[in-house]
Amino acid sequence: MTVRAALFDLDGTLVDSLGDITDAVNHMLASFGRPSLAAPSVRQLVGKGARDLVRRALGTGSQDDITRALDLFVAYNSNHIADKSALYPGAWEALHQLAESGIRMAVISNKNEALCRLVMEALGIVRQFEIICGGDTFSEMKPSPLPLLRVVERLGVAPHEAVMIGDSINDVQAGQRAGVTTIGCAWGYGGEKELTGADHRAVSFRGVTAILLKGSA
Ligand SMILES: O=C(O)COP(=O)(O)O
Repeated sequence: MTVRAALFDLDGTLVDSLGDITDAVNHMLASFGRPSLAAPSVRQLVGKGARDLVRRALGTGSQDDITRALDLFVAYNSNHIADKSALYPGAWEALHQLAESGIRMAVISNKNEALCRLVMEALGIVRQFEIICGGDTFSEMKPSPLPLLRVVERLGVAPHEAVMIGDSINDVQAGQRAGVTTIGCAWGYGGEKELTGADHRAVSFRGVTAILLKGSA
């Protein structure tokens, strides 16, 4: 089939944001008098949006605590959105190559939409995407298929003409449920086990473009 749209996950796929996310989590934990977490531990908590992240980082806490933790996390992360974050190697080139090939592009993240836009602006990739949506853009987030279905509808593309590129089980499951082909990215936060259900597996952005441009995804 011909690929008409590439739907990209953000954290762990296009952007290595773990350093800044870890700092924001530790700022929040310090405000609660809790010990800080190392990046590999925070990495396990990333995937289902900021509220889930701070709830799991706190471990215990009331709904009010979680709301306060979320506010602290988002405020800190907004002010330090790309102190340490960077595009993964080859991402920039791949986005340009895909745009030149006429493939429509969207970001579908579980990160807050405002934070997505901030980090993408800081890293100079906002303009590459027709649609940018986050975990709070629609009523449901990945692994629900809803964000993917809404995005392909807005792009005027059928689900089977789109490919979801992501590093976690949330991306793979959302793609499967939406009838969208999936590419699992081995360099991200999800780990091999989360990607076993993906239709394709890529170890670099070169691999991603090869699959997309071959037209046989
Ligand atoms: O921030 C998160 O929880 C996950 O974000 P992602 O969907 O871009 O990987």
